[in-house]
Amino acid sequence: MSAEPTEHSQEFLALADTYDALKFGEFQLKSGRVSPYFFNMGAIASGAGLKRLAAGYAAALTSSGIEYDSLFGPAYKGIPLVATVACALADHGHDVPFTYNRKEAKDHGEGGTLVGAPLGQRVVIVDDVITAGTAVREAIALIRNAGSEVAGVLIALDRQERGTDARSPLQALAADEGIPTVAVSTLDDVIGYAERAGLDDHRLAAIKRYRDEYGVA
Ligand SMILES: O=P(O)(O)OC[C@H]1O[C@H](OP(=O)(O)OP(=O)(O)O)[C@H](O)[C@@H]1O
Ligand SMILES: O=C(O)c1cc(=O)[nH]c(=O)[nH]1
Repeated sequence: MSAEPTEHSQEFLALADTYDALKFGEFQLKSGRVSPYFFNMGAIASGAGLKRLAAGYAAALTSSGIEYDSLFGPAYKGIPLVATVACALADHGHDVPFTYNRKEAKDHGEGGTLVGAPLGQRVVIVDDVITAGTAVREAIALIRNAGSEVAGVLIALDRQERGTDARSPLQALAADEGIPTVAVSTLDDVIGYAERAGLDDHRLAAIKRYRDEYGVA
């Protein structure tokens, strides 16, 4: 049995359950890995659901103590996320500017790839899930190319998988670059939750095999 998840993690997993956002089966990931489980943030698609999700992010970010000036949400799922996390922070009296990007540059109107407020000096990246770290590395490059610094990375689900070496992308960012990272929930929490919820043994075994193959120690 895995350790009991934190309160934020339990709330996140209960929310994912309510919206059927955590799926078990066979899923091709951005990294090319084929995973026996998948978190689809896009399924949390009602005002009340997103509000609960964003409140969890905002609470986790606030309790982390990270100092920052603005938020950045990578396209696509980071877009509604960063907007609603900014709303949740405003509910607590903290009015934070936010920016997001287009995956393809717009060549008319205001043009470009960045939308929203100008990036602040210290930017927190807000995304749904991290696997091999490609999306977060791209966001870091974008922020640095614009002359800003990355103050932190805030993720709902850390899948605790290897990135470019034996460490997870979040472990590598913290160790190599001193970038603080916050994950509301982790694969360990998902496994504990699935065990408590009575997920089929063969599905649980598939997740554990996947963790043995791609997970960090
Ligand atoms: O850590 P990684 O290996 O990069 O994988 C995680 C990323 O993959 C997904 O983005 P994707 O661009 O596939 O989807 P989206 O356009 O739906 O946000 C997800 O939203 C993360 O951003
Ligand atoms: O690695 C990915 O592409 C990925 C994993 C996951 O659980 N959810 C998601 O949206 N993307």
